[in-house]
Amino acid sequence: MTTRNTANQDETLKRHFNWHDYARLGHYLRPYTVRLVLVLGSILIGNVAVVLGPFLMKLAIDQAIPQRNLPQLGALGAVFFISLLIAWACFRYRIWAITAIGQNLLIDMRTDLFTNLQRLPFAYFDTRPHGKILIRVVNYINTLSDLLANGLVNLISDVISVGVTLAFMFAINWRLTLDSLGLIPLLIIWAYVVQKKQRTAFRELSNKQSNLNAYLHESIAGIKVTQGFAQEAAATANFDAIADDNRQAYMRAVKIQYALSPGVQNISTLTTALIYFIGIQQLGVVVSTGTLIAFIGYVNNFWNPVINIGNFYNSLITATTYLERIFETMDEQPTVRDADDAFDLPPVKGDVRFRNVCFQYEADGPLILDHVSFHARPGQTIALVGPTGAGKSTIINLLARFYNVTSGQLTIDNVDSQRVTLASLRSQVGVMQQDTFIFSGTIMDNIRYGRLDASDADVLRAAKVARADDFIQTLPAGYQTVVQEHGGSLSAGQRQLIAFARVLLADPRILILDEATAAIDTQTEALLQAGLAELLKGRTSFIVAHRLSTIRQADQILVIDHGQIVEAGRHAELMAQRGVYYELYDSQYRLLQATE
Ligand SMILES: Nc1ncnc2c1ncn2[C@@H]1O[C@H](COP(=O)(O)OP(=O)(O)OP(=O)(O)O)[C@@H](O)[C@H]1O
Repeated sequence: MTTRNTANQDETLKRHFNWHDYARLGHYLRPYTVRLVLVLGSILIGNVAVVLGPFLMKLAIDQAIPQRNLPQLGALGAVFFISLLIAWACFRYRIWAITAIGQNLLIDMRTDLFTNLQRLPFAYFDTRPHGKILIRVVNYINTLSDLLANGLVNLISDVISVGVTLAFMFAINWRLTLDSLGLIPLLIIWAYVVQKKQRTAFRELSNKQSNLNAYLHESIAGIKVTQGFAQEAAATANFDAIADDNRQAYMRAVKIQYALSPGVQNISTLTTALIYFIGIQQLGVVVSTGTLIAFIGYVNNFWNPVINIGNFYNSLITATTYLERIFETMDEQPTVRDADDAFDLPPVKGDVRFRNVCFQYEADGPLILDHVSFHARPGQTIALVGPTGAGKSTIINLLARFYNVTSGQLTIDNVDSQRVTLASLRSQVGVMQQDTFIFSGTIMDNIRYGRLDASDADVLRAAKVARADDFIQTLPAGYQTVVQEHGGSLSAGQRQLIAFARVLLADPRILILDEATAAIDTQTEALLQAGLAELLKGRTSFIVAHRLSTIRQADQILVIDHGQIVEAGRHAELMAQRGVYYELYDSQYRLLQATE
C-alpha cells in the first residue's frame, strides 16, 4: 500500500538499522585506506610521544632527582621536549588528513544518494514532502561523514592510546594496573542500558527534524500563497507546533544521551580514588612514589580516551538513525526502470498507439485511465481535451513513461515502450510541462538544457525559431542574463518561449505539451502561436490543449472524461455530433472565441 506522508507526520521507515550497515559504511572508507593507515601511524607515534611523559617523570622522581644526576635530568628534559614536538606534528597531520577524508566521504555518499534520487520515478516524489528528502542529502550525510572520518579515527586513536597506556602501566606495575581496571564491567553495563533508550529517542528526534525541514521547505515554496491569503499567522502557528515537537524530542534525546558521560566520569574518579587508596597502602612495599605519581597520570591518560570512546559510541547510536534513512533512500528501487533485457529504441517516425491502457497512480487507488485506446500517426497533432481531473495529464505522463501503465500496451513505432531503455525513449519524446521549470543560471544555459552539447549558435537558432529571441535581446545581458530558480523574474509567456526553444533544441520526434492556461497579452500570444507552429512541424504532438486555435487545428481531438476517451475526431466532426465535445466547447471555449 502506498502511504503518503506530510510535514506533520512522522515517517515510518521501510527498513530499520541493522549491523550490516556498518560494514556497508566500510565500503565508503576503502578508497582512503592508505591515508587512514598513515593517520593511524601518526596517531601511534603521537601517542607514544605523549605517554612517554609520565614515564620520564617517574624516571626523574625515582632516579635522577634522588641521585642528583643532573646530566640524566637534562637528558630526560630534552627527550620530553622532543616528544612534545613529535606529538604536535602528528596531531597536525592527523587533523589535516581526517578533514580531507571526511570531505571526500561527504562527496562520495552524497553523490550516491543524489544519483539514486535522479533515477527515482515521479511516484517517489509524489508521496513524500521534498524537505524530508533534502534533509537526508544535506544534514544526515554531514553528520555521518563527520562521524566516519573524525569519529572513527578518533576512536582508533583512543583505542591505541588506551592500549599504549595499558602497556606502560602493565610494564611498571601489573597488579596496580589490574586494580585500576576493576571498575570497567560497571561501565559496560551502564553503556548497554543507555544505548537502547538512546536509539529510540534519536529515531524520534530525526523524525521531528525531518518534519521541521519539510514544513520549512513547503512554506518557502508556498510563500506567495501564504502572503496572498494573509495566512502568515497560521503558518507561524503551525511552524511553532512542529518546532516545539522538535524541541521536546531533542530534550528527551539529550537527557538520555548525557546519561552516559557522567557515569563514565564517576567511574574514572572512583578509579583514581582506588589507586590512591591501594597505592598509599602499599607505598614502599610494591609501589614506589614515582610509580604512584606515574599511575595517577596514566589513569587520566587511560580514562580520557575511554570517555571519548563512550562519546563516540554515543554518536554512533545517534548516527544509526540517520544511517538507516540514508540507506533507505540509496536502496529505493525505481519502479520505472530499464528491464533487464531492455534495448535502445531506434530512431522513430512517431507512430504512437495506446491499446486498452488502464492506469492507477497507487496500487490501492482509483482507476484513473480506463481502457484507453487510440492511434496517432507520424506527424499528427493530437489535442487532449476534457474536464479537470479527466486524465489528460496522466496520458501524457504515460507517454513519457514517467509512470508504467498498469495494464494494456503503449507502443511507439510498434515497439512496446516498456521494453526499451528509458534514455532512448525520452531522448525522442520531448515534454513541456504547463509550468516550465527554469533553473537558476543564464537564459543560455536554460535553453541548452534541451541538449547539453549544443553550441551557442544552436541555442540562438532554436531561440529564433521558437520566437524567443526578440524578448531575450531586450533583457539587460541578453542570453547571459541570470535568472533564478522557477524564473521568477520572467513572465509566464517568456518562460513558455524559453521552454519552446529548449524543446526545439532537443528536437524530439514526439512532442508532449501541456499548454499553459495563464492569460497572456495578445502580442506574446501571437509569438507563442508562431513558436508553437514551428515546434509542431514534422513531429507527432500531444497537446493538453487550452487554446481554441490549437484544438481547431488538431488532426485528432480526444475528448477524455472520467479516464475514458468518450469522443474522438476533428473539430468539425465533433461539433456535428453534438455530444460531449459540443457541450464542452459551448461551455468552455465559446467564450475564448471572442478573444482569439
Ligand atoms: N500523482 C498522482 N497521484 C495520485 N493521483 C493523481 C496524481 N496525479 C493526478 N491524480 C489523479 O488522477 C486524476 C486525473 O488527473 P490528471 O492530472 O490526469 O487530470 P487532467 O485531465 O490533466 O486535469 P487538469 O485539466 O485539471 O490538469 C485526478 O483525479 C487526479 O486527482
